[in-house]
Amino acid sequence: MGIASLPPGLEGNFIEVSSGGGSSWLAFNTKRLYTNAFIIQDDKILLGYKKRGFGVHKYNGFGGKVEQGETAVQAAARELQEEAGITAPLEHYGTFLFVTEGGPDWAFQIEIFRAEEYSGTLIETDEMRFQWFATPNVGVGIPETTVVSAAAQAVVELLPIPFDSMWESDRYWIPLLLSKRHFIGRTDFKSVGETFTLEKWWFGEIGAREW
Ligand SMILES: CNc1ncnc2c1ncn2[C@@H]1O[C@H](COP(=O)(O)OP(=O)(O)OP(=O)(O)O)[C@@H](O)[C@H]1O
Repeated sequence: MGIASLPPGLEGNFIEVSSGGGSSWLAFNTKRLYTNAFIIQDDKILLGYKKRGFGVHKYNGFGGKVEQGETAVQAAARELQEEAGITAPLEHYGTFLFVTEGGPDWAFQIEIFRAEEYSGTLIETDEMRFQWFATPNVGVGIPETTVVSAAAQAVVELLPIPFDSMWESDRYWIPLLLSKRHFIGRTDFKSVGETFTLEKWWFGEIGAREW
């Protein structure tokens, strides 16, 4: 797989990680910028359950539209503060395009950020209810009889990332984000009413030469 296989709208030198679905990509006119931010610590990831608006009832990172005069990282920081009450040293890890058949004629361009630390106290907001989930390596090799600290015990009891209650394409790029691999991608959905179904996707990571 080379550069020639990149979906329309993506540019650069990337190595394919995952792809699938139908044979043709949807057309779109323009792109609108959105952000999505995750706090990822040793063995856990912070998600929010969306209580209203676009993506309602799904778990996701914290984010929203990039407003006029804002950079993506500024918007990501503002949305994290508005939706979860915290600040964090966000680092950019990925970008993907999201196009919907039966939806808008523009593509969402979603800029993905992560941080390991945060400041402030997490709050539930009108838009998001925060919840920590265990990243896949958590709990492995801890026998039931082992005595662990209260903090470690709390981690062991976290639920795994709820991919079945997230955007269907999250399962292809969240692992890249967890392992700190810089990525791009594209994900085309079909929407019927409120229901979105994944039709075609492509995700790739930045080759070692570009680091
Ligand atoms: C496959 N598709 C997708 N996969 C993963 N995440 C997706 C997504 N499509 C949208 N998202 C995120 O969903 C939020 C919507 O934001 P949204 O609430 O509409 O924005 P914002 O808070 O500015 O709006 P309002 O002020 O409420 O109008 C925002 O984080 C955006 O990145």
